[in-house]
Order: sequence, then structure tokens, then C-alpha cells
Amino acid sequence: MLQLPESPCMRKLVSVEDAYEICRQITAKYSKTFYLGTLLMSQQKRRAIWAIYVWCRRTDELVDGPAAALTTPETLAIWEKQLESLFAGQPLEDPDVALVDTIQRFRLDIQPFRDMIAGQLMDLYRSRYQTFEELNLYCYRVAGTVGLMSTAVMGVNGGYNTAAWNQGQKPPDPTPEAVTLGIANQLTNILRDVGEDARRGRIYLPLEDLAKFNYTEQDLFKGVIDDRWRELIRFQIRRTQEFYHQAEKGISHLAPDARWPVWASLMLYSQILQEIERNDYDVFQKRAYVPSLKKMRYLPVAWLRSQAL
Ligand SMILES: CC(C)=CCC/C(C)=C/CC/C(C)=C/CC/C(C)=C/[C@@H]1[C@@H](COP(=O)(O)OP(=O)(O)O)[C@]1(C)CC/C=C(\C)CC/C=C(\C)CCC=C(C)C
Ligand SMILES: Nc1ncnc2c1ncn2[C@@H]1O[C@H](COP(=O)(O)OP(=O)(O)OP(=O)(O)O)[C@@H](O)[C@H]1O
Ligand SMILES: [Mn+2]
Repeated sequence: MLQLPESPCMRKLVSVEDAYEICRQITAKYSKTFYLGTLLMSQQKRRAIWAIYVWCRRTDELVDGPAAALTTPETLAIWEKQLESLFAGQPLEDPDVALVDTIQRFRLDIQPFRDMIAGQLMDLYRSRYQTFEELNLYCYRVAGTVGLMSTAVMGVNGGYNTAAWNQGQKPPDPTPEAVTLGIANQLTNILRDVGEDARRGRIYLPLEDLAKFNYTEQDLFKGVIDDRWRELIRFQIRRTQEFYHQAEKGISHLAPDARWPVWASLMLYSQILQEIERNDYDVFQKRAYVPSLKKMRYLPVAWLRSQAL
């Protein structure tokens, strides 16, 4: 598990180059899918995504990592103060040096970062979601925000205004689809991790959906896999696939060099849903993952899709 660096002190921080290298290593270690996606980007954009990844990972680790039991709302309040310091150009820890550089180069907005902290705060207070609407808000905060942060780095389709017939018109804005992709990823993550979360007493599946399929919390904690469960998870998978489908429509409005990495990460992460089906919906004993060779096979398919107008 990722260790948070020691508490901030007055020691000298690393150079910008070294800070990006630290972020690269952490991203490579903790996310095969997103790291692979960043390798398809230009050097400037990929470094920026690594810096963002590390800040997100560290934020998530506060409530999900090995030291999570020590995290209180005050911990998150201090983390938010540290965030404000980054946006004021003042890094406090080594990986922050890269994020400060990224914030300035890409003029990032602080709001998605604040919203993500608010999402992690929800994890301190809640372990159940009654409705999909409530879950959707959680997903926006912890993952839709990543879509906003990433889009600011990847950029929108700048070629749009240069076409004579588009002069004076605003380019289509892919922001809603970026949020939708983040939510789709998070819904996928929730389905993959049902067992792991249950072992921590957490249920992210909306309770209204459990009720609809006549499946109880006790069934879930016992890991019951029967037709009610299969139908319930099929329903969740279909809903998640609709989110992916909506998100796809935004990709052609991104900067051309960002389309392949986004198609690739979308296709690879959404494959986890198929793996869940292949495991006959056993998300209690098995962890659905996409084997590396399969991931590689999707890269040319993603490239072809990224070339379509
Ligand atoms: C290729 C690319 C641009 C990647 C972005 C990489 C990035 C900055 C990821 C941050 C991930 C992170 C650590 C978030 C903290 C909260 C959290 C844990 C969210 C879940 C991600 C992690 O998945 P993983 O399987 O590694 O989780 P665990 O091992 O269980 O901890 C999430 C599932 C959310 C990830 C959300 C995104 C990557 C947003 C995707 C949206 C875009 C890139 C926008 C694309 C634009 C358009 C127009 C479609
Ligand atoms: N090719 C593989 N062979 C065997 N086990 C694997 C393989 N890929 C993944 N796993 C198992 O699943 C775990 C997490 O895999 P996963 O694909 O979720 O990696 P990740 O780095 O978290 O990537 P992602 O960004 O997709 O979440 C690994 O630690 C390993 O136990
Ligand atoms: Mn992972």
C-alpha cells in the first residue's frame, strides 16, 4: 500500500523534474490501466496526469489506505489547507512540487480538487446509499472530478474554430462526458470491489436496487450468489455501460492527441464489467481484472476508434 510521506517540515524539496519522476513511479505502481493510458499521451500532458493521479491517490488513501483508521474530518480539513497552499504556488511535500507546476501550466481550477475531498469525507460518514441519485453524487465527487481535472490537461478540440464554417461558434464542450466517464469508472470499481467493501461493512450498491431484486444486506454480507444477485448485478452493469456509452460521445471533442489515451482507458476499464460476467458475477471471492495481454490487444482497437471523426 502507498505510504503517505512524512509530515511536512522545513526540509528542501526535490526539483520539478524529480517530483514528476516520483509521480510517474507511483502511477506506474498503483494503476496499470491509467498508467498505460498516459503512455499514449505527449510528454507534457502525461507528466501532468501523473501529478494529478498522485494527488488523487493520496487523497483516496486518507480514507481507504492503511492509516485510514486515524483519519478524521480534521485530517481532511488539513489536507484541504495543503491543497490551497498548492494553488497559491507553495508545495509542502515532494510530489506537490509536480502538481504546483501542473496547476500553473494548465491553469487548473481548485473546485474539482475540493469536491474530491468532499467525496472522501462522505466515506467517513456513510457506508450506505439509499438511492442511485445519492450514489451518483458520491461518484461525481470521487471520480467525476478526475474527469474534470484530466480534461483541463488534455484540452479540447482546438481545430474546431479554424474551420471556416465554424468561425465564431463555440467548440462543443466535452466536460459533461468527462464527468460521465469518471462516474462510469467509479461504478465499475464499485462492482469489482463489492466483496472487499462488504468485508469493511460497506455497501455502495443503492439499497433501493437491492430491494428491487429482493436481495438483502444479509445476503450480501454472506456473499449469496443466486438468480436475484445475478439479475441485480446485470442491472448495475447495464446502467454502467450506458454511462460509458454517453461518455464516448465526448471523446471526439477532446484535443486530437488525447483521444487515443482516453479511448484506451475507457475500453480497458470497462472490460472489467465483462470480466465480472465471466466470473459468473462472483465479486465476493474473485477480483475481476483484465489480463495484461488482453489490455495490449485493445490498444490498436482504441487507436482506430480515436481516428474516427
Ligand atoms: C488516461 C487518463 C487521462 C487517466 C486519468 C488518471 C487519473 C488522474 C486517475 C486518478 C485516479 C484516482 C486515484 C482517483 C481517486 C479516487 C478513486 C480511487 C477513483 C477511482 C479510480 C481508481 O481506480 P482503481 O481501480 O485504480 O482503484 P483502486 O485500485 O480500487 O483504488 C476511479 C475508478 C475513478 C477514475 C476516474 C477517471 C480516470 C476519470 C476518467 C475521465 C477522463 C479521463 C475524462 C475523459 C474525457 C472525455 C470527454 C470522455
Ligand atoms: N495479468 C495478471 N495476472 C495475474 N493477476 C493479475 C493480473 N493483472 C492483475 N492481477 C491481479 O489483480 C490485482 C490488481 O489488478 P488491476 O488490473 O486492478 O491492477 P491495477 O494496477 O489496480 O490496475 P487498474 O488501473 O486497472 O485498477 C493485481 O495486484 C493482481 O493480484
Ligand atoms: Mn486499481
